[in-house]
Amino acid sequence: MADLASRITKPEDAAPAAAGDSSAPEAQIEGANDGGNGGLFESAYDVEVKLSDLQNDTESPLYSVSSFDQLGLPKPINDGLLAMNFKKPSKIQERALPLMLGNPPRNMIAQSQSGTGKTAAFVLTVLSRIDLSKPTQPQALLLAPSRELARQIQTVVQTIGQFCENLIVEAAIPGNISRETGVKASVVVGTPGTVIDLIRRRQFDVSQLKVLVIDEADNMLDQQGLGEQCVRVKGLLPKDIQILLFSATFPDKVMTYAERYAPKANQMKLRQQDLTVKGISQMYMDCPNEKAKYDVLCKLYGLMTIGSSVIFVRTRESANEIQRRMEADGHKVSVLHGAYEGVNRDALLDDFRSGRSKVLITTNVLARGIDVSSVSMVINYDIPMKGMGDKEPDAETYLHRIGRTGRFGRVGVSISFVYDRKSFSALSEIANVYDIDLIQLSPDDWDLTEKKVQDVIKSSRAAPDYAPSTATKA
Ligand SMILES: Nc1ncnc2c1ncn2[C@@H]1O[C@H](COP(=O)(O)OP(=O)(O)OP(=O)(O)O)[C@@H](O)[C@H]1O
Repeated sequence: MADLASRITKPEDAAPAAAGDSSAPEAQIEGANDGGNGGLFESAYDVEVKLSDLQNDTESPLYSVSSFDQLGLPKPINDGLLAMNFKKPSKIQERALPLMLGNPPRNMIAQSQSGTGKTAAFVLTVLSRIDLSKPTQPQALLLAPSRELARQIQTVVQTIGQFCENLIVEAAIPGNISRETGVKASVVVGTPGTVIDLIRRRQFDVSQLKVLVIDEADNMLDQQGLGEQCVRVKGLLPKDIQILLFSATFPDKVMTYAERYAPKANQMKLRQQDLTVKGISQMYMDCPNEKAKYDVLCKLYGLMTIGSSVIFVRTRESANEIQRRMEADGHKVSVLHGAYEGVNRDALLDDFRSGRSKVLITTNVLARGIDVSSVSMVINYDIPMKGMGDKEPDAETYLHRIGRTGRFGRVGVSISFVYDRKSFSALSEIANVYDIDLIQLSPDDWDLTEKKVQDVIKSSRAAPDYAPSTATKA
């Protein structure tokens, strides 16, 4: 393992850690303030990728030996995959599906890198297990940590299931299920708080549920966060339900808990050094001080032609502030965080997916799961830290944040801003966790910085031989 100090250069003379922003860091999980459920739109200007090479490379997480036909899925489901232009399964799809589809059903704990098709893996299982002759009887429940991710998963179920006659998929997110009718769908995708409310109010009949999927399971089961709600949900469901837990990260302490939540589960786990996605070039920007971070950000956007990008910050206040300043400087940007009402959040994300807005400033609320294939750059304006005290670097959130680019074989860049000892050592620790070398960028040499970043971004559009088509309208 390489020495940490050799991975990133220490800014010896940097000022000590600035007195932290008085405002609280934005929580990873957001379910409140929501309402409405507009349609999702996938970007019209997808970047392209040489996928066939990756799917033949035994080292790639996209590698597989079989085709979807060989997995024995029902015809309407296979037709849905064809319509989405999914030619071959990825590793997680190929290996996890036979285990999840077996009878009697067995629980599953499955880990695979960001952007490798975990959603389709569990969606295919759900679609294979439901009885379409009972279209309004809930049979599968899928839980996600944010309304955005729940809506996205809903779209994937609808898109893969577009030839499954009578398929009804509803989103159990705040404001979406009518009090009069309650849940009237065979597949329900929701956030845990809303799901509990619906069950308690007897608006959601869970008696016939066969499958429970928990996406981003390490985050969802973490006792500091949504863990308690997920335990409550499970307590209300049939005892013999098949439980499928998915994530790109499963820290040891959550793993023990996950094994209790999904007893006797088949498991697919990754080694720590295999967690990072090779297509993402991980860089860091050595800023002279905290104030300079903003100028560096503007310079980056002024200099480079970047497709879509996401800027992650620690608090809602700093997201608003950066938006205000960037707009005053003539950049067109959007901001999305938990203070926005649900319907506004939906519209903001739809704008970003469609490419109407190309820069998204957000907090950890969108760190996980969100799939917008045109994102070619992720900026960690603030290094992710754990908990309120900001004492420990949050290596899992780092991995999920940078995973918003480099989706399914695409390439992308992540740039993490450091400016003092604290941010530097936090990033060093993260680099050590994943055994990665980060590429240094300097605000003193913009020609070189531009070249390093643009080389990656340009190659994301080079020599395509295959462009996966993704979900269109829900
Ligand atoms: N077999 C396939 N062939 C082509 N494209 C695929 C295939 N499976 C999934 N994809 C596409 O890959 C992208 C990433 O998939 P998905 O969002 O499921 O990743 P994930 O593993 O859940 O990532 P994360 O950990 O970030 O949640 C999506 O746009 C999806 O449509």
